[in-house]
Amino acid sequence: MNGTRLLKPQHTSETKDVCRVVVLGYQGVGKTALVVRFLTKRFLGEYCPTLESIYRYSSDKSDEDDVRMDILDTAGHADTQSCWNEGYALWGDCFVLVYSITEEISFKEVQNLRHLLEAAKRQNVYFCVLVGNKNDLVYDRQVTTSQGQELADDIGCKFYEVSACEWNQLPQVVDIFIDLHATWRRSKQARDGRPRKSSSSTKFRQAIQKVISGKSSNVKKNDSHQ
Ligand SMILES: Nc1nc2c(ncn2[C@@H]2O[C@H](COP(=O)(O)OP(=O)(O)OP(=O)(O)O)[C@@H](O)[C@H]2O)c(=O)[nH]1
Repeated sequence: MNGTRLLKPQHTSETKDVCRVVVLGYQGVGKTALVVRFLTKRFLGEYCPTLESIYRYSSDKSDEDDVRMDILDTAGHADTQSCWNEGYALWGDCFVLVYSITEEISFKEVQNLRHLLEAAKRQNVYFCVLVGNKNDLVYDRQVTTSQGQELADDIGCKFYEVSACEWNQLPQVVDIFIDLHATWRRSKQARDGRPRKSSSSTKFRQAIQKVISGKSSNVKKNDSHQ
């Protein structure tokens, strides 16, 4: 794998409550911008092309409904075969498939990635969301909202159209990751036979508000090139 060595493909007891999220998509669609927006609330404008980085996100320890995620920001390439690695499918519990609404080729790319992911996961449980980024650039739009929604319906996943660079869309960017985590946790609790806490959705909304107001995140980057 380019750059990052995913040392723990299987969850261990120490990582079993950490949701592993892989962010995939064509080069330059804004994968890093979305991850950085979620983690730091900021949009930096220019990012070095990603090799690969894993970020650890954990909500405030005082939250009973704590949210812990390892987010792998993958390197985008111009062709699917060179950006895909089966290690992603083995490592990840959840997948964020990102395209840019201004690049049709990036939309085709998520369709290829979706098939590679399905083939690699086979019968294993996983969760994904489809994200059309850069919706601030509507005048350069090449992929319609309904095309995005149709693909998401076909995959059977949630669809978001967002802009990583628009501050007022931060709640939607946060939702991408928090909703994915909530779905993963519900499924995990069902598989583990644990009953869901009755108040968890309320607490979840409160956690999101804290994330948005910047009071609860605790982010650690594990650089892939150490
Ligand atoms: N207008 C606009 N530009 C964006 C948005 N998101 C990212 N960009 C820009 O798009 C370029 C690529 O963003 P990145 O976040 O590096 O994209 P990436 O998918 O991580 O790129 P690779 O790591 O090379 O695969 C940068 O110049 C960003 O500033 C957005 O929502 N709107």
